[in-house]
Formats: sequence, structure tokens, C-alpha cells
Amino acid sequence: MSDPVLELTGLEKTFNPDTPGEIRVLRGADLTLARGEVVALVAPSGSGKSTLLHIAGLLDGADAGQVKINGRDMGAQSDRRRTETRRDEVGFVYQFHHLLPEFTALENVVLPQLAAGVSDRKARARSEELLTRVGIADRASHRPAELSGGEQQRVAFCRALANGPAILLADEPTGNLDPTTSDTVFAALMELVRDTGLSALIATHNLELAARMDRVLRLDDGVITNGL
Ligand SMILES: Nc1ncnc2c1ncn2[C@@H]1O[C@H](COP(=O)(O)OP(=O)(O)OP(=O)(O)O)[C@@H](O)[C@H]1O
Repeated sequence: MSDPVLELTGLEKTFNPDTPGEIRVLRGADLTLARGEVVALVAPSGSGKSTLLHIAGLLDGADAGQVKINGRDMGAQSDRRRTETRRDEVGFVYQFHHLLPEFTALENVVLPQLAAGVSDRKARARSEELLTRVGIADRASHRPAELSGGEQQRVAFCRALANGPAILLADEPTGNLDPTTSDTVFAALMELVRDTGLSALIATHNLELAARMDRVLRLDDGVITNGL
């Protein structure tokens, strides 16, 4: 595959090893995401989607296997470099928005940029632009509790893209929304992803949404296979 942004090779992960509660979640999972590609990851509940996304996004480590981001083997990097990669090159969206309740929508998008060393003025301008693109610029000064579920999730998309990552990892990004809202919010996410040329790995139970992506992968029995 030409110019992969994310390469997962032979990932293995076992929780509670050598105990009666041992769960072998990943058993040699391989996955490659090309630049600009949007891939659906479909899997039964409990099969390890979140585990795989956490490892891909450097939030958790694998027992074996390799994670390469933009061609760099993450296992060979220092902790500091891995933290910077997670902050600057990977965006996350979860089923629940995880916005900071005491900050406004705009501030929630500004904060990760300040943490990355962007000036306040630039961070605000970028945040306003992102919120405009997902159609909620008029909600910029609202706190999360004053936003609908769909609006909260749109803010979470903007936050994930705030630092201009190369890769978006999304774990059931519209799984918490009613079907109609899920549809429009998902369309907003896809537009944002396509406009920015992002590569995205999006876990979903929703086969209709999965069918709108470039490729569908399945996670079953700890390995990745093609198709539904
Ligand atoms: N930290 C942990 N300690 C022990 N077991 C865990 C841990 N995290 C996940 N598991 C177990 O590993 C398996 C895979 O979990 P994971 O959350 O990755 O699944 P999932 O496919 O994302 O599920 P869902 O679609 O229901 O969110 C589950 O059986 C889960 O209980």
C-alpha cells in the first residue's frame, strides 16, 4: 500500500494473563491505513475494537507487535516522542464526547492547541473555523451541558482535529445518538474528514455507516479480515 499513515502488525493483547479471568483479545491483528483513506472497523461487541484503537493511538501498549505512525516504529521512540505523536498526529473521538464541562465549546477546541504550543489568537481562529465547518459556530460560547448530544459530538470532532492530526481514530462516534441525529452528525464528520484529507479508522456497529467508507474491515477472534 502506498504511503501508509498507520501500520499495525501482529498485535497481540491479553488481559489478566495467567489468571482464570484471562482474555486474549488480539491474536496477531494486522491493519494498514493509507493516507486519505477512511476505513470502517466492524466487530461484535466485546471483540476488542476499543483495545485495538487504544493501541493504535498509543493510549495503551500491546504485548507483541508493531505500531508505525507516519512510517515511524512507535516502539522505538522515547516516551516523550510517543506523547508528542499522540498529541500532534492522532485525533480521537469516542462514543461519549468527554468534553470538559466547565469550558465552552470554543475553549474545548482551543485547549489542546495551547497544550501543543499554539498561540491563543491562532488557536481561537482555528477553533472558530472548525466549529463553523460542522455548523455550530453559533454555539461556540455554550458549555457542553447547554448543547444537544449531536452538537456535543460535533465539538468533540473539532477538538480531535484541532492540532491537524494525520490520523483520526473514532470509537463508535455516533453510537450514543438517535438514528436521525447519528446520520447527520456522521455526515458532518465524513465531510470534515474528506475536506481535510485525513485518514480515519472508524469503529462502528452500524453497517449502513460502514458501507459509506472506503473499505470495511472486521475484527473477529482477535484478527482483522476484509469485508462485512
Ligand atoms: N483493562 C481491561 N482489563 C481487563 N479486561 C479488559 C480490559 N479492557 C477490555 N477488556 C476486555 O477485553 C475485551 C475487549 O474489550 P473492548 O473494549 O476492546 O471491546 P469492544 O469491541 O470495543 O467492545 P464494545 O463494542 O462493547 O465497546 C472485553 O471482553 C473486555 O471486557
